[in-house]
Amino acid sequence: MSENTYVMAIDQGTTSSRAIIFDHAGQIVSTGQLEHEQIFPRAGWVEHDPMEIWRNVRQAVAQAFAASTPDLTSKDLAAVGITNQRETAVVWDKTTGEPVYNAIVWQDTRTQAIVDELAGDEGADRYKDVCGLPLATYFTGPKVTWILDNVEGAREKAEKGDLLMGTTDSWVLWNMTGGPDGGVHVTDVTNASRTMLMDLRTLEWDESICADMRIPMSMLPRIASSSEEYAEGREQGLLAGVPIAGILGDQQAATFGQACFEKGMAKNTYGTGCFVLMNTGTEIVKSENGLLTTVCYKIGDADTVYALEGSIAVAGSLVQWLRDNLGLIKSAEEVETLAKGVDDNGGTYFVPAFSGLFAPHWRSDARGALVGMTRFVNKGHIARATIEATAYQTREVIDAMNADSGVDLTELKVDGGMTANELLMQFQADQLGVPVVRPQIAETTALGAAYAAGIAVGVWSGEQDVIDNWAEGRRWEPAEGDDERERQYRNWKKAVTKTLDWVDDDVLV
Ligand SMILES: Nc1ncnc2c1ncn2[C@@H]1O[C@H](COP(=O)(O)OP(=O)(O)O)[C@@H](O)[C@H]1O
Ligand SMILES: O=P(O)(O)OC[C@H](O)CO
Repeated sequence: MSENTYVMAIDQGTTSSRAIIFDHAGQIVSTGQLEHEQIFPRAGWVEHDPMEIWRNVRQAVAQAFAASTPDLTSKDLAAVGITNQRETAVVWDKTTGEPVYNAIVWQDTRTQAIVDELAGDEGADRYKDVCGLPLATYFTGPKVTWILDNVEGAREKAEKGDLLMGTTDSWVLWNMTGGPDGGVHVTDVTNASRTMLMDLRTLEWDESICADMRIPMSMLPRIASSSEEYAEGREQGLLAGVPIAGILGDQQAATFGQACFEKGMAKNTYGTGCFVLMNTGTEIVKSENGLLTTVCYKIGDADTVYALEGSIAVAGSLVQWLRDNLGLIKSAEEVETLAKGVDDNGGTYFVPAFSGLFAPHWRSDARGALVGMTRFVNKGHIARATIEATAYQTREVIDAMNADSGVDLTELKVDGGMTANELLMQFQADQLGVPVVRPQIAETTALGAAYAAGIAVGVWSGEQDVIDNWAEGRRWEPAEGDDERERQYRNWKKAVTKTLDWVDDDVLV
């Protein structure tokens, strides 16, 4: 057991990288944060520069130490945990430490042709029994195939054993532990479960899927649990000698930080997208309703806990779109003020299928639609339809979860930037017919990773400490009558049907 009780979490997210130091009570001591560039080389392509990410992580760690009171250094940390945007693929040369291409981000749709070819006559669910996921552009494996097929010389180097691949947890860990100079190449079970390459039962890479995707096994990291000492920070770094002892994909980390430890407990994180995860215990529940089966967490040698997941690609990013592309609002918060200027949605429904629809539809041929328009409709109604879209999409995946698990949700724990929107939170409770509950510490993603690391080194004794530290901040009770919410939801479902089948040979993107 470490004498220190401070734990740092590094949260390598889609828009920024952060470092947060937590104390023993799970309270934030200090934070460092840097955004990185979103690179859009073509319609549908989204990339990040892995070197920028690594620079930003180091800078964020320095900022967190500099901002801490008392003045903390690596000597005061018991452990570091890593949490990360999931699925995003990095391929790098282990001899030089240089990425061979930019990171291909989870939202990127360039692998559609690879995915279609893999699906062939067997269909998109070809690997679902093994890895829990349908073939879709969202996941890591085909992104690596694309890099090996399209970057000159990459396949030869990979076959020679010079290239490594990983999600951003592995990229950050490898660099934190020395890079070309002895870097440790590891990922955890939750991140591995998003690649399409891992067998959910054995928690090992599946050789035949790797062969189908033409990914040499020598590129893959070792799969470890979510909470154990993987390595120590490299000698010359700011975290020299500190045990790196927790890794969880960001949505799983939020589930852990929200103390969803019992079967049937669920959380929804409202950020760029929305991700609902329901703990299904040690059972692997196969979805019949368009959800993903994924690893929720594995603490050391304890049994693996699984989850059902409903991934929604566009939520807060629709608010950003109103701000940046339409100029309807100046800040994300303004969407609420605008929406509160009208009584209801005026009959409009906005289905933000900007990159197709993720769960529970998995329709890459869908595109966005704003339906029900009349001359009565004004900006307020569009703002309202924007906010409501997130609540309806969440209801769709929660309905699917109830059907798959047989568990009726009794409340939904929430976190993420969009939970600042009171109108959305109230409307969500109304639509679900159950209370929506936000914790006092909204940084549940980073907190979950800190807990995983701290548990491995004995700062916290286990799940009970996480439960004890969790405190309710705000609760929204469902108010609306059943008839109204059902009528709205029926209209939403009708609106969804209008977006399907849009992309065909005539409409290319
Ligand atoms: N008051 C608000 N109302 C609606 N959306 C909001 C509000 N505040 C932030 N957002 C949205 O939340 C997202 C940011 O949340 P965050 O949890 O930081 O996301 P991520 O971790 O995905 O980067 C942005 O897409 C933003 O548009
Ligand atoms: O980095 P975030 O918070 O946008 O989360 C991204 C998810 O992990 C994608 O699956």
